[in-house]
Amino acid sequence: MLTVNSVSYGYTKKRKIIKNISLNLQPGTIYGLLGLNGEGKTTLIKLMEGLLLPKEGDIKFRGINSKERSGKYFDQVFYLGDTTNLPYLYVHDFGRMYGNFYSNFNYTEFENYLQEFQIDPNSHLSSLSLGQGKKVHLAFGLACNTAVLLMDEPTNGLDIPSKTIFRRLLANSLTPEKTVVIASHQIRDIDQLLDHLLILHHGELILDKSLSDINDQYAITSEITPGDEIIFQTEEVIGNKYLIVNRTEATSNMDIEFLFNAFINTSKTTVK
Ligand SMILES: Nc1ncnc2c1ncn2[C@@H]1O[C@H](COP(=O)(O)OP(=O)(O)OP(=O)(O)O)[C@@H](O)[C@H]1O
Repeated sequence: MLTVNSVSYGYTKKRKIIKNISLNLQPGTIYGLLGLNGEGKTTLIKLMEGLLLPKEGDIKFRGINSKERSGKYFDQVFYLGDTTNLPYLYVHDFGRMYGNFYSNFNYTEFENYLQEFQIDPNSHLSSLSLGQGKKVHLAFGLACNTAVLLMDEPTNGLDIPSKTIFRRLLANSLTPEKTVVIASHQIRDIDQLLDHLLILHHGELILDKSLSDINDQYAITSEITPGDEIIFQTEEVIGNKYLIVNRTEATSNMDIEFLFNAFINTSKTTVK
C-alpha cells in the first residue's frame, strides 16, 4: 500500500532526523507511531504525506513515488496535523470547498461525523475552540475516505467523551483497503485501536511489530522465575513490574505504555 524504502531526512545537512527507515504499511491496519518528543514522528508523517521529500530513499503509494507530486498520491493520502490554522470559512463551506480535492469525499458523511461531535455545520471556523476545530478536521479527514489516513496527535484538545466518540468513529471507518497511522503521546487514548506498533527512537525504527506478535513474544509479570529474560523492569507502588520474553504458549494483552518505556530504555538481563 504505502512503502517507505531506506528513507533518510534532515532539515539541515548536519543533522539527520530520520535515519534509513524502511516500512511497508498494510491495508486494513491501524498503526501507532510512538516516540519521545522531537524524535521525528511528525517529520516521518509529513514524508509519508508527501509534504516533505526524502533526502535519501523513496516513498511510494501504490507504486507512485511521492517525488512525482502526483494528484493520484495526494487524492488518497490525507494528513491530519495541526488544526490551529483553519481557513476563514463556515464549516459547511469548508467541507464543500476542500472536499473537492478528494475524489472519495462524501459530504453527507462529513455532516454525520459533525453531528456525532455536536458541531453545527453553520458555525464559523473562526468561532470554534481548539477542540471543536479539531473535531471539524477529524470529521473532514474521515469523510475524505482516503486509502491512507495519517493522524498527528488526533486526540489533542478533545475532551474525554469526544475521545470515546473519536475512537468509535475511527474504528467504524476502517475498511480492508484503508491504512491509518496515528502518532501520539496519549497512548491510553489510542491503545485499544492499534493493530501494529512503530517506535521511533533516535531517528531509527526500533520496533515495527503487530500487536498480536508482540502479545505472543512478550509478557508482563510481577513475579519472575529462573530463566526469565527480563527486558525491562520498574518499581511500582504495588511492587515490581517486568517485561519478559514470553516462554509460554499463553498470550497477554500488552500494556503499550509499559512496552514503549521498555523499548526506549531496554537493557536485557536473564534471571539466574
Ligand atoms: N521545520 C523545521 N526546521 C528545522 N528543524 C525542525 C523542523 N521541524 C522539526 N524540526 C526538528 O526535527 C526534530 C524532529 O521533530 P518532529 O516534529 O518530527 O518530532 P516529533 O517526534 O513529532 O516531536 P513531538 O513529539 O514533540 O511532536 C526536532 O528536533 C525538531 O526540532
